[in-house]
Amino acid sequence: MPDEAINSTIQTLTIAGTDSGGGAGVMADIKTMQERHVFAAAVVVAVTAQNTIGVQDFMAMPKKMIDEQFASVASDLKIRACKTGMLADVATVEAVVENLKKYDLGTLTVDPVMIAKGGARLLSEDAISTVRDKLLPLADILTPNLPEAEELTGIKIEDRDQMVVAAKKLQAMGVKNVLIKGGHQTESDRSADFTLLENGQSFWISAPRIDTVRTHGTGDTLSSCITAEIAKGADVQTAIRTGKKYVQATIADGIQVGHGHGPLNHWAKITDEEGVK
Ligand SMILES: Nc1ncnc2c1ncn2[C@@H]1O[C@H](COP(=O)(O)OP(=O)(O)OP(=O)(O)O)[C@@H](O)[C@H]1O
Ligand SMILES: Cc1ncc(COP(=O)(O)O)c(N)n1
Repeated sequence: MPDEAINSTIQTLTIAGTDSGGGAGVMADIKTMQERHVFAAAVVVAVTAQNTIGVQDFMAMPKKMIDEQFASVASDLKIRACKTGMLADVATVEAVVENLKKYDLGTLTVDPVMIAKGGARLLSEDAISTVRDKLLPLADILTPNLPEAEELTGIKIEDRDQMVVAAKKLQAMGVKNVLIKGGHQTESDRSADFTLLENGQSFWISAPRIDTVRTHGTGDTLSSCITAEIAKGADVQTAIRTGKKYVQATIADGIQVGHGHGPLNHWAKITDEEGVK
C-alpha cells in the first residue's frame, strides 16, 4: 500500500503530562481529539498523581524516554497537528524543543501550562524563560491564560486593553497566532478570549460565564480542539471558534466527578444555544 494510503486517517499528537484523575493533561487532550474525530497519539513527558482536589505528586520523564517516544511516533505515524501542555522543567522543555525541530509534526499549538487550577506548579519557575526563548518561536498558535500571559510578557493584565497589548508583545516574541484566554477574569458575566492572528487581524470571542467549579482541564480541552480542527484543515480563526464552542458545551453539560475542580464532559455536543459570539 502506498504511504499516503497507509497514513490517510487524520492524526494528531499531544506532548504533555498525564492526569491520573482523568480531567486534564494527556487525558483531556485525547478525549477531545477523539470527540473531534481525529486520531490521537501521545508523547508523555511527565506523570502526575492528581485528582480533582489537587496534584499530589509528579515526575518528569527522563530525556531518553522522551526522545524514544518522539522517534516511535515520527517513524510510523503522519502527524498533521500537535500541541504541547505541561512541560515540567527546563530539561523537559529543552528535550521537547529539540524533538520538535528534528521531526515534522505539523502545525504546533503551545499551551504554556504553568500552574494547575488547584495551585500546584506544573512548570518550574526557571523553565519559564526556556519556554519563552526556545519554545515560543516554534509555535504556530500560543494559548496562554491570563497569569501565563503575564509571566511571559511581564505585563500586569487588568483589563481587555492590556490583553491586546500582551498579545502584541507575544507575537513580537516570534509566535504567529496568539489566543489569550480570559477564563481567569471572574468579574465579568462573560468569559472573553482575545485572538491576534498572523496577518494582524484580531477578534474577541466570548460566552456566558458558567458558575461552576467543574472547570478542570478547560485550557487543555480548548487547545486540543484547536489542534484537531487545524489537522482537519480549518483555518486558525475557524479552529479557535469551534474550540470555544466545544469548551462551552463541555462546561455547560456538566458531569459529576470528584470532590474538587471536577472535569469537563467531553462527550457534550456543540449546540446553537452555546451563546458563543
Ligand atoms: N466558568 C467558565 N465559563 C465559561 N467559560 C469558561 C469558564 N472558565 C473558563 N472558560 C473558558 O475556558 C477556556 C479556557 O480558559 P482558562 O482561562 O480557564 O484556561 P486555563 O486556565 O489554561 O485552563 P486549565 O489550566 O484548566 O486547563 C477559555 O475559552 C475560557 O474563556
Ligand atoms: C497534567 C496536567 N496538565 C495540565 C493541567 C492544567 O489543568 P488545570 O489548570 O485545570 O488544573 C493539569 N492540572 N495537569
